[in-house]
Amino acid sequence: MQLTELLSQIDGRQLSGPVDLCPTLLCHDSRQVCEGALFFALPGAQQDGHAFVPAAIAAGACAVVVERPLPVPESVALIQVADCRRAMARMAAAWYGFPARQLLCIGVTGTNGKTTLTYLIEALLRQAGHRPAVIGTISNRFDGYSQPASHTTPESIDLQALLADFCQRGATALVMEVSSHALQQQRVFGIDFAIGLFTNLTPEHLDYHADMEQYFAAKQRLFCGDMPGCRQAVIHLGDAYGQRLWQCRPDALTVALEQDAAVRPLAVRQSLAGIEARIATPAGPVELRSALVGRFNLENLCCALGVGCCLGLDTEALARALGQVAAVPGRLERIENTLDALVLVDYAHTGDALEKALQAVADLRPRRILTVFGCGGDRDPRKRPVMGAVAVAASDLTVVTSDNPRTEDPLAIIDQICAGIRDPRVVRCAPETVPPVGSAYVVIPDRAAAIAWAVEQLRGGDVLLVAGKGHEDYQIIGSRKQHFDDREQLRLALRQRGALPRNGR
Ligand SMILES: CC(=O)N[C@H]1[C@@H](OP(=O)(O)OP(=O)(O)OC[C@H]2O[C@@H](n3ccc(=O)[nH]c3=O)[C@H](O)[C@@H]2O)O[C@H](CO)[C@@H](O)[C@@H]1O[C@H](C)C(=O)N[C@@H](C)C(=O)N[C@H](CCC(=O)O)C(=O)O
Ligand SMILES: Nc1ncnc2c1ncn2[C@@H]1O[C@H](COP(=O)(O)OP(=O)(O)OP(=O)(O)O)[C@@H](O)[C@H]1O
Ligand SMILES: N[C@H](CCC[C@H](N)C(=O)O)C(=O)O
Repeated sequence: MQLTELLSQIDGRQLSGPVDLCPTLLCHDSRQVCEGALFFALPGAQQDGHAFVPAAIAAGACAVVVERPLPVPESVALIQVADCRRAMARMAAAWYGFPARQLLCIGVTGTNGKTTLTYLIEALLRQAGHRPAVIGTISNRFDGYSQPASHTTPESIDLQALLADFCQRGATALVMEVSSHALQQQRVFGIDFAIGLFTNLTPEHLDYHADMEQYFAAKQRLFCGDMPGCRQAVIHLGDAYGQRLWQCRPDALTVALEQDAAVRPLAVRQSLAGIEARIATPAGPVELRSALVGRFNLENLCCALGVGCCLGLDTEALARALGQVAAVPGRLERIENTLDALVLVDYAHTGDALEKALQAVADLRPRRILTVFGCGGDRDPRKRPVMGAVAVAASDLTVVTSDNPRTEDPLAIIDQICAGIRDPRVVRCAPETVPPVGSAYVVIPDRAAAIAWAVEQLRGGDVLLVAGKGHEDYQIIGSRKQHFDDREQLRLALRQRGALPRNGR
């Protein structure tokens, strides 16, 4: 594609260099530049891409897009734009032939529930006769083809490449998780979302966003921004930010569990077997049976119904599609055992998610609740004490361990978690001296050892919740990423206890 054609997509100006160029690649990382690449100098959080322009040129870049002019050789095209990330998103879309225009695009945003909702909406899109592709935290996939995701929402160049690939394979629709980082960094700029869904907003990523207002402002861009935003909005009114969002999108289809809304439950029965509910929708009341458990999943199902109504599905089709989603990997995923205990792996890694997951567990009225969890390093430290307090408030026995410590000291993260445990009725114990009754917590920094120890404590009627890593099949310690899977560790520990069923892997 000609450089001039790419430039016609953006409000920028070429300051110097040749115009009759055909770049070979779009790229924002000097380490990936090859001969003839067009390099975007992104002002990052850690580093400034402008500093890598000389390296990009040395590696063969034929053109550079910058926010601030800088000296480059005459043979290199120098393009100045107001916002490099936005220009990159526009040019990437053009480069790949605007693949999003061939797809019915649905974007899901909010702190929790996005992944679960992409699974539910995928089923709805199928029911509506589409061939849906999915982009999100667990994987990017279409029609049996799947690749593990490195981001919840890919960087714009990767995103557009992925969409072009999906289109080529025959996708007709897309449901994608849209993270606040993506909205802030313009990764989805230019994508015309037919439907945008807002689930909820609770404290998270405050290492990246200055405060909750900034976090909300990023999320809001999907609904009332200049991106161009979504045509139809579905908003969960059950939290204060949903209410605020509704003010800027009064045309939205509303969802709520406990207040008046277009989608709301009329009657609900919850058990270990799942959720049975009669739910009011604009299409009429839906009789829903889902194997998903927990009140937060009732919320997710209602949000999905809102999207299904926007797709024009009738009540039977809505119930049939949502009833097909029996599980989402790493979200309250059950690990079979012969102890008559419920063993669950869950991706709760925020205070709100952990509280909701533990509430779902408590609603099952178990004998005791045992919780194993830690917090990720190089991520919002403010959630650590909150998760500590939430875990012990709802558990009989809590094991504080490591998540992905990344470059932080695992013991320092654990100390910050424990600082939140202030309830004098909750005692800290050594693993060998846990009292038989009352609420207690122990610290076992090694996650495999923590899981094994918790499995040792399990008795019939207990629930064990291993939270924080869900579907993840790795642990990042320092800068090393090694294989680690909570589900495998649980099965290993259960086998060692002789409590893995015969067909258990
Ligand atoms: C916090 C965050 O979102 N960081 C993203 C951001 O990095 P940054 O602004 O820090 O970039 P930087 O390191 O300062 O570098 C600036 C520029 O210099 C370039 N560079 C850098 C070094 C070099 O030698 N040469 C070079 O050209 C970089 O490629 C970049 O373009 O821009 C980079 C390029 O687009 C992203 O890869 C990077 O994602 C990092 C890896 C990340 O971990 N992001 C996570 C937190 C994230 O995005 N999470 C969200 C939300 C998940 C959720 O909802 O739970 C997600 O969507 O995944
Ligand atoms: N609607 C909800 N409200 C609160 N918590 C939820 C909700 N749905 C799921 N959760 C909890 O949050 C965890 C993550 O859920 P899910 O992966 O669906 O959300 P997500 O928004 O994709 O998260 P992430 O941004 O980290 O990928 C679940 O394991 C569950 O504990
Ligand atoms: N997308 C989230 C996932 C966190 C999961 C948790 N296991 C951790 O590593 O902190 C993040 O990158 O902040």
